[in-house]
Amino acid sequence: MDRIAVRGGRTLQGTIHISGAKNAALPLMTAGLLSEEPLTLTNVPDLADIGTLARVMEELGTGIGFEPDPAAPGNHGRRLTIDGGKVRAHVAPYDLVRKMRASILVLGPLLARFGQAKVSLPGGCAIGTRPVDLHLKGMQQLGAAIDLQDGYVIARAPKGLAGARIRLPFVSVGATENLLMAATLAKGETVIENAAREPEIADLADCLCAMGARIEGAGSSRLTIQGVDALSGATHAVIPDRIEAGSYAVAAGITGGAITLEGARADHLGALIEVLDRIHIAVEEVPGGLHVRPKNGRHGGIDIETQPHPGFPTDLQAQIMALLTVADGASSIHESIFENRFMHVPELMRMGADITLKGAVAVIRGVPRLKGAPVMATDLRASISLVLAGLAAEGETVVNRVYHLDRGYERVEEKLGACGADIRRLSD
Ligand SMILES: CC(=O)N[C@H]1[C@@H](OP(=O)(O)OP(=O)(O)OC[C@H]2O[C@@H](n3ccc(=O)[nH]c3=O)[C@H](O)[C@@H]2O)O[C@H](CO)[C@@H](O)[C@@H]1O
Ligand SMILES: C=C(OP(=O)(O)O)C(=O)O
Repeated sequence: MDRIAVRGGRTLQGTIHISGAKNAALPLMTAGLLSEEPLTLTNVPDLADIGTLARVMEELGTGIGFEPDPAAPGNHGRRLTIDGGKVRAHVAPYDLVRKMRASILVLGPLLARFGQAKVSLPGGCAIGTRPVDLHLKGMQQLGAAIDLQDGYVIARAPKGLAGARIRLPFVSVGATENLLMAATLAKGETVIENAAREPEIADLADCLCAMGARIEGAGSSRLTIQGVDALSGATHAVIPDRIEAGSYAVAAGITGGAITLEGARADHLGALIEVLDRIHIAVEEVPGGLHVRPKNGRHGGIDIETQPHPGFPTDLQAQIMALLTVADGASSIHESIFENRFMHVPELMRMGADITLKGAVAVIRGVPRLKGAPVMATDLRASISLVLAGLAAEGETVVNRVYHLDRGYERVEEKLGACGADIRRLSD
């Protein structure tokens, strides 16, 4: 099992190219199931999760072709062609789905195009139980019959789906994506109220519209979809990964360095930029990206609550916590999206952080310096937070179980190393 060793204390300087967004690319891949014509995605990141979903799609009979992206700068980004014309099977098996919850996103497209799907229930993970009840209830509202059998969702709509008015009881990114995709081929009009507003949803809607879908309100909390008979092929570029960009903004902040994030978009990172500004880290728009640099003054304590977009993203909670462990004063973080997303707390405390956890709230009292230690990655964002803490710590930090990190960060040691970090991968 690979580990990452970081020796802290260096001030990072340089440029990091931001990859395509994992959380945009995954639903976009499943959108390829909606059409019998090929969908080509560009700026696809090279990540373990993309490979896992590609295997799920291949299991369904989808043609999957990766190639280098000629339009991408440097050695970044890949082109992925998804040929949904060959899809014959409708079963997403447990062995693959359990590796990645986003596999549930094949449900809507399969059901909408073929009238049937059998998808393993994804189960919980380290950050929470993560049920998919909203996805299933929404599919039922679109006319599907849903049965749960032996850990599988068995969904049927032999006469096709029918448009409906669906009000999500609370915001869910995945349920919005699954229902949006299903509604594109449902008969008549579907309205999704209280829809998630994450940039990845607008990206999915853009791609679906390029495939011939009729969607209004993308990016707002009310999506209106007029069903069409069939979708065509298209070519679509995946948006930059705002969570990767945010993670490297924290890398600059925690080391007192200055990093240009090539390709990053300020309009996707408003809540983080505001928080960084309040702790005296400037994020400025520059041609082609963002520049992060320290401002005069000292970091101060701050209170953060994770919220659906445009609020502060839960996927940046662990990273900002790492930064706050070495800020002046006391800060608090309320994790309101996932019930158990504090697995990084005991590991940060092993590095000398002063954190008190009470239910969904962590109180972080800044310490002058963290100390390197062997630590355990428990989920994707916890992993990067430990790498970030390691960049600021005295001595060496070894992050174990890096396979979590490889789900969502492309060539992390190369990107940080190019900015002067002392970081290396240890392969046993
Ligand atoms: C691949 C992907 O894009 N993953 C992101 C997506 O996950 P994902 O789409 O799984 O997250 P959701 O927005 O659906 O989850 C939000 C909350 O709703 C709950 N819930 C969700 C669906 C449901 O049917 N029932 C239910 O109770 C979840 O357990 C969680 O507590 O959005 C999360 C919230 O921004 C991010 O952290 C993940 O990185
Ligand atoms: C939680 C995440 O991903 P997933 O929903 O795929 O587990 C994440 O990207 O931080």
